[in-house]
Amino acid sequence: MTDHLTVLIQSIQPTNRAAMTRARERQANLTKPAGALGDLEDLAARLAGVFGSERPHPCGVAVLVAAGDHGVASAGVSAYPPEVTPAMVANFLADTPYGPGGAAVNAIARTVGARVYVMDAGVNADLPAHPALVRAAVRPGSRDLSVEAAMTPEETAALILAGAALARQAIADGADVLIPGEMGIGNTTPAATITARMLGLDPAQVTGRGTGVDDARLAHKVTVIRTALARTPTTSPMKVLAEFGGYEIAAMLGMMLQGAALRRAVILDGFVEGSAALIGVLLAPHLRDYLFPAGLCAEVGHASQLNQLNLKPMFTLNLRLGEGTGGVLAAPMLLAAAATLREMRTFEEAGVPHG
Ligand SMILES: Cc1cc2ncn([C@H]3O[C@H](COP(=O)(O)O)[C@@H](O)[C@H]3O)c2cc1C
Ligand SMILES: O=C(O)c1cccnc1
Repeated sequence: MTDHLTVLIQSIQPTNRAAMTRARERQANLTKPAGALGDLEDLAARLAGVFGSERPHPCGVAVLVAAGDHGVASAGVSAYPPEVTPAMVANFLADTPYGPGGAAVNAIARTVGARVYVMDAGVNADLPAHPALVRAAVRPGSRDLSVEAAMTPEETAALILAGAALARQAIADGADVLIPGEMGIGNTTPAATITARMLGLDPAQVTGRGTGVDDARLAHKVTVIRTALARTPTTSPMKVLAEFGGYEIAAMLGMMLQGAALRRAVILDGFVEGSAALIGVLLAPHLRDYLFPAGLCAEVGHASQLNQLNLKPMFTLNLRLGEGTGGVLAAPMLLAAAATLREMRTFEEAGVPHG
């Protein structure tokens, strides 16, 4: 591992337990029946720990979409062709009558005032110059993970650090809530491969339909993943990421690590983000306490990831898109959880009688 990466990992501190305890005490005195805000109360207490205050005030929301291509996409594991990846990057950046970007993540981000950052983490195309495109590619797409390691250790570290750098940029621009997002045709295959290896599960248990592959393609996808896993028995998190991952997955890991290191909340979108998080918590166990899963997504295997992370999703909308879309939808819920803890009056302040 590079020195920079080691320093980043080591800089992730536990969340503030004393602030969480104060948050719980405060919650008990707020003008509502005990526990009536349900899961929002747990979210609020966790945010108190992240931001080190029983009245947390997270403000800016940023979604950081990393795009990368995958050698394995040519093995027929997706319902869509790899050319979609660069075309979608152009879509994320396009001028539209509503503002920048014509993808789902752009439309949803506009409704919640989230800023969208777009990174070329390794797309197989000459992307046209655009002032809002962050260029971090070291190779135009990963190698086919069923044949050889998807990335070299050096490439993996470079992309983790590039993701970390973009997270620092977003935080410098005012973001307190970071949402790693991804675009990369074929990337539910590396995500399922990582998940199978990290959880010790059979690929059939964690391999979903991604963009919507049919039964025959799903069976083929599982076979491709089995072939990949049979190449090496490694369970070392950095090796698993390099062998079976992809450039945008490494970049999202870097965003998560940097967000946690700078004590920001990180919303976990879907299955591909979940695979990066599984690697992350092994590198830095405290990372887990900075992660907030959005919805339980439709991709089979997502529930197993969240189980392993011991984290509860905020909703179930059966999303199976990626791009950070579910994460952006979850952001107002997280901000609302913090607002209740911060802005509600106590029974005493409000003069409301309580039992
Ligand atoms: C038009 C389009 C937009 C997308 N936005 C996200 N994805 C999602 O689908 C891909 C993963 O599924 P698979 O592993 O089956 O290829 C990723 O690009 C993911 O971000 C998209 C896919 C398509 C086709
Ligand atoms: O959950 C995800 O991240 C996901 C699911 C399907 C397609 N792309 C991404």
